Amino acid sequence: SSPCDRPVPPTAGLSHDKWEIHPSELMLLEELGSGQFGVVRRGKWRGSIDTAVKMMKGGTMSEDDFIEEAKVMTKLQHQNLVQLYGVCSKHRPIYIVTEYMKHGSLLNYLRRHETSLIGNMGLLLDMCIQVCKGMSYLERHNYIHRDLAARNCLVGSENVVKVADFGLARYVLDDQYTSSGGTKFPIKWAPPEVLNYTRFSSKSDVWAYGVLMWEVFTCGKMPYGRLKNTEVVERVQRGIILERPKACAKEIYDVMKECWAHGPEDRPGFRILKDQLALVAQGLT
Ligand SMILES: CN1CCN(C(=O)c2ccc(Nc3nc(-c4cccc(NC(=O)c5ccc(C(C)(C)C)cc5)c4)cn4ccnc34)cc2)CC1
Repeated sequence: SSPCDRPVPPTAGLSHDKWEIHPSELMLLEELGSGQFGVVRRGKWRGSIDTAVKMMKGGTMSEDDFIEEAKVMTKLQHQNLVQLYGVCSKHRPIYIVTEYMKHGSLLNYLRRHETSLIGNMGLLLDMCIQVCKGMSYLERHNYIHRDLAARNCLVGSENVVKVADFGLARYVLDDQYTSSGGTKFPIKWAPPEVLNYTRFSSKSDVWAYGVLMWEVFTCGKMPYGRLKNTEVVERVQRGIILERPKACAKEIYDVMKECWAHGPEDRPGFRILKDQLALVAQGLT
């Protein structure tokens, strides 16, 4: 029978997966970086949209689970979250396509601009507040990051800072990265309940956020210096916390210390943190 006399199914047109990006719509440009997970390149989507394209090396992630989750992630939209545009999942390696952030990771940005940043407490605090806003949005949507750190935030034009790779840690297959005993586990950003029971929550993200604030106010120093992971675990479990950075006012350090309360229930949520930091920022002007 000719198509015109076949009834049109009500789902016609809805079946195309809008989170699926066709590779023909992508023009791959220079490499931005690489790691054991694969390569990241800048790209142009539909001719004009600047993107970052993660080409995930096989065996890095549980891809089918991630592709399922991508449908949820594309719905998370906030000016301080790196927007997931979609995935190319019909070929291998899969591509993860996000908005492009032209100044790269916050960690490298802090290290590269230390001299101009170190005296500018207002700008450093503003960077922390932007990350807090992105995290407050995730908290409101009951979305846990699991690997919040300055290396996983990105800087765009006009000192915009956005949180990236939220939730991605759940799909990494390398158990050196996923288990708290592994060599690649982010021990220095983990609270006691994660070190002891891998109990992740928005309150474990708050602990990591306190460490990210410390990274910002030290312009990208490594937390706990050259201490081995085992020594950091021992200190954190005994309640020893990071010292106040020289460039950090006491009232800002007071907020960091709240993020490092031993019990997750004693830590403030990101909504509270946002209000507290806004008050501190007012006090600075
Ligand atoms: C003047 N400077 C010159 C040098 N410079 C750059 O080269 C530069 C410029 C822009 C960059 N932007 C981005 N860079 C990246 C990027 C670059 C290198 C590596 C990565 N790494 C990843 O995405 C990544 C890392 C780990 C993982 C696991 C699986 C372990 C959880 C997953 C993914 C991301 C992602 N982006 C997403 C949006 N924008 C960017 C990155 C670098 C910065 C500006």
